Amino acid sequence: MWEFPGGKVEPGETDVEALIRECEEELGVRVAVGDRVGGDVLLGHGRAVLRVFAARLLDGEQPQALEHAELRWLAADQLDSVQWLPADAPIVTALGPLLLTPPSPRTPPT
Ligand SMILES: Nc1nc2c([nH]c(=O)n2[C@H]2C[C@H](O)[C@@H](COP(=O)(O)OP(=O)(O)OP(=O)(O)O)O2)c(=O)[nH]1
Repeated sequence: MWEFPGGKVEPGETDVEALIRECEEELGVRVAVGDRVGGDVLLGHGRAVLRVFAARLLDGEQPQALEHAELRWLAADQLDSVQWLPADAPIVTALGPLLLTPPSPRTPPT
């Protein structure tokens, strides 16, 4: 089964801080976190919530499968080529159109 990189938010962490930490631990990369992808997905009979965010690799970073058996990049037309964890289905649906949309220019800080 396939899943998005990530993991559980630890006490005192925000969602975004947890995602940055998990990307370092699992993939050995630093990321800038962007917008949410899809909505909240209830997991495990409502005891947890899955939240997915878009993220951008910081310059020159290359993901490595440090904690997983395999790592794969998927283009929009390849999203159905792997078997996702069941909870990921609505996220995968929301991700397809996003991957086909060119990234908007980054707004410089004011
Ligand atoms: N990371 C991730 N977890 C997912 C996805 N879909 C899904 O149902 N899950 C579930 C599986 C797990 O029950 C839970 C996340 O657990 P995890 O094992 O990734 O978290 P973690 O790294 O903090 O692990 P641990 O310290 O508890 O071992 O969410 C997904 O796309 N990515």
